[in-house]
Amino acid sequence: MIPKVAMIGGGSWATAIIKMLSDNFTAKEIYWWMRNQESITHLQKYKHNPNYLSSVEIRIPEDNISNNISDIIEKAEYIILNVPAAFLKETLDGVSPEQLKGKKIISAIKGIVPDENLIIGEFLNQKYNVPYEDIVVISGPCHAEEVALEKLSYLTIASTNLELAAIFARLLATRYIKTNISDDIFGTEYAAVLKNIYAVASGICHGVGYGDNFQAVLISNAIREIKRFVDAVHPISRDIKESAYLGDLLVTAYSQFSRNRTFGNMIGKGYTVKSAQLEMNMVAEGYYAVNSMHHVNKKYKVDMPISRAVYAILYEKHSPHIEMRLLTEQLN
Ligand SMILES: NC(=O)C1=CN([C@@H]2O[C@H](COP(=O)(O)OP(=O)(O)OC[C@H]3O[C@@H](n4cnc5c(N)ncnc54)[C@H](OP(=O)(O)O)[C@@H]3O)[C@@H](O)[C@H]2O)C=CC1
Ligand SMILES: O=C(CO)COP(=O)(O)O
Repeated sequence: MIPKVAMIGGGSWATAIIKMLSDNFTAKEIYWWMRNQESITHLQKYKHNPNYLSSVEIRIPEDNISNNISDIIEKAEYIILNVPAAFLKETLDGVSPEQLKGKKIISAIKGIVPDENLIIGEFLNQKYNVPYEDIVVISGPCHAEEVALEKLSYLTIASTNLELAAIFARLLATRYIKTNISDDIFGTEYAAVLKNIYAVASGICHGVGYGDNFQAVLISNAIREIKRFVDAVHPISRDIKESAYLGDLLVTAYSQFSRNRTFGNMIGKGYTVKSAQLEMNMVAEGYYAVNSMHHVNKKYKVDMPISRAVYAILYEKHSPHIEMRLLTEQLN
């Protein structure tokens, strides 16, 4: 039977994954939900997403693109969630647990649901009764912009159900996308949430004037923070130097394409949160994640000085200059 895959979300990463699915040789039907009718009309007419990765040619039938989420979900067995975590609840507002029953749900989101303070797997399990064996997470160091350019990239597909992870990994692999699988769904998700916070920190440091030398120290400390946290939340044997953890942190902290680093850089240069957000057409997950992690970590009490500094700057309006100077005393 031909697999039927639905994409929920219309941003850069959704567009990049649509391209991967289309370039992958396995025959499949692809459906696409996005909220904006103007974008849909443009896509149907011109075969390009007008606002994100607009160079990518979209080769799916126009009738398969819609802003009716229930229709799109009904048509597919694999549902990829790909809106920023902050908007997941409102995106799924009209969708009932019944509608997701029996479907395989794939999260391409690297974020945590605000207010609930749940990573996506937990959110789907607790609020939509999706069993963990039907949940998959897409992670790994990969920017949508480089997918558009067909630059070689590696993805990690994580699930407690390794058979399902392998099936989905095969649907995404292309000439320029290599996939591997992992059963560390919790560690993979939390590491992806945290790396966004450290990318914001990296941008702030750059914005206030620190150089590459200090950034290297910052990121060395950041990976230790990630390890301390994921080991506390889900203590299994894992190598934090694998691409899904360290690789993802490095690409987001150093790349010109990083949304979170760009956002942090503006904060370091003195922009307010609002003005930095308005300046960007894209969403920096780290802004929301640091608030949620501040609450989640009240339970685990892991020592996380970098995350604490970013929280103080973004949510307690502390000066980036002073907060970063204080942080320099705590790193090694
Ligand atoms: N970009 C990348 O390279 C990667 C991204 N990811 C993850 O993918 C997820 C999606 O991010 P990405 O594709 O980059 O997003 P983008 O920053 O490219 O686009 C923003 C998306 O958010 C939507 N959006 C903005 N405001 C709202 C709102 N108020 N309500 C509902 N939707 C809104 C936009 O919809 P609209 O256009 O209609 O405004 C658009 O689809 C994130 O979790 C991100 O961490 C993971 C790996 C790589
Ligand atoms: O997760 C990503 C790359 O792996 C995208 O996030 P950034 O754009 O902030 O780097």
